[in-house]
Amino acid sequence: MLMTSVLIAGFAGAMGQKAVDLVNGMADFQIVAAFSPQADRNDPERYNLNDDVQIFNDLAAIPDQAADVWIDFTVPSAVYENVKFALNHGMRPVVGTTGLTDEQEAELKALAKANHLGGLIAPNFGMSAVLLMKFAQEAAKYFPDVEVIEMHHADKKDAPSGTALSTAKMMAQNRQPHESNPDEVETLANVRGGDYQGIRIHSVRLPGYIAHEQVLFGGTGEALTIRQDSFDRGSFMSGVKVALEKVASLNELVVGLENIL
Ligand SMILES: NC(=O)C1=CN([C@@H]2O[C@H](COP(=O)(O)OP(=O)(O)OC[C@H]3O[C@@H](n4cnc5c(N)ncnc54)[C@H](OP(=O)(O)O)[C@@H]3O)[C@@H](O)[C@H]2O)C=CC1
Ligand SMILES: O=C(O)C1=N[C@H](C(=O)O)C[C@H](O)C1
Repeated sequence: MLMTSVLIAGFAGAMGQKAVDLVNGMADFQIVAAFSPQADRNDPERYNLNDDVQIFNDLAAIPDQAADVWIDFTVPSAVYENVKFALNHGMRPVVGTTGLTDEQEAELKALAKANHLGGLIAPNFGMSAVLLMKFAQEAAKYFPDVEVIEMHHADKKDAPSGTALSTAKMMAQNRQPHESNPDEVETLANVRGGDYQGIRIHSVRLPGYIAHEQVLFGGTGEALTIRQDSFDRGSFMSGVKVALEKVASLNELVVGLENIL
């Protein structure tokens, strides 16, 4: 059986370390390279990496086709350049990092097409979140009054979460345009949250939390609440495993785990 080689960008981070453990446990996949700007290049053991894994601190130092697959769990400010680099250097991206704009996603899709490489960008690799997004998309057909509350650990760099934004985008596809209360006044700035096409998003950041989302629909005399909880980052790894197993057969850059399941 031919081994699929993997580079993990952001390997020293919380998700990167989970990805290292996952790939180390997959018989047909091998980590050959790893990238994190501040990681100690002389201490692979500290990061559960084998001695022969090449550790990089600079994007520009990574050679052409360093691996078959580029896993990315880095930071919103770096993900676009990382994925562009991967696609320009013959690597198929599997991206969990959030923060790509619609325009950046479109550019990366075009680049993947031009370079004949498939890949996946998934704002959430957890099954509960993928199902929540699908259920919410369906419910939005019948309940146009909806708000999203996402709750995350205090170290999260971006707000709203990629999952909340993706949930809102999916609901907006099915939701009738809907006017909110024109008389509403905020007496405390931003207290009604962010506004994605009329869908309010509220971001909570607290220690003790990992990743959680509630979608609240209201109707005449009734309400529907859909909630998902990731209590452990291990919850994202079944989705990453599916992506690794399928990425070689993808002939485009797909957005959303639900589109390859
Ligand atoms: N799709 C999904 O299912 C999930 C997505 N995420 C997303 O994954 C991303 C990472 O999350 P998490 O692991 O918690 O974050 P961490 O802060 O724990 O890790 C971030 C990693 O990125 C590295 N990094 C920092 N700056 C750069 C840069 N300029 N270029 C490349 N790498 C860089 C850091 O390296 P160093 O320490 O060396 O600076 C670190 O290894 C976030 O966007 C988060 O939202 C998180 C969970 C699930
Ligand atoms: O930063 C996190 O932790 C998470 N990020 C992703 C997001 O922004 O949606 C996925 C999950 O919510 C965990």
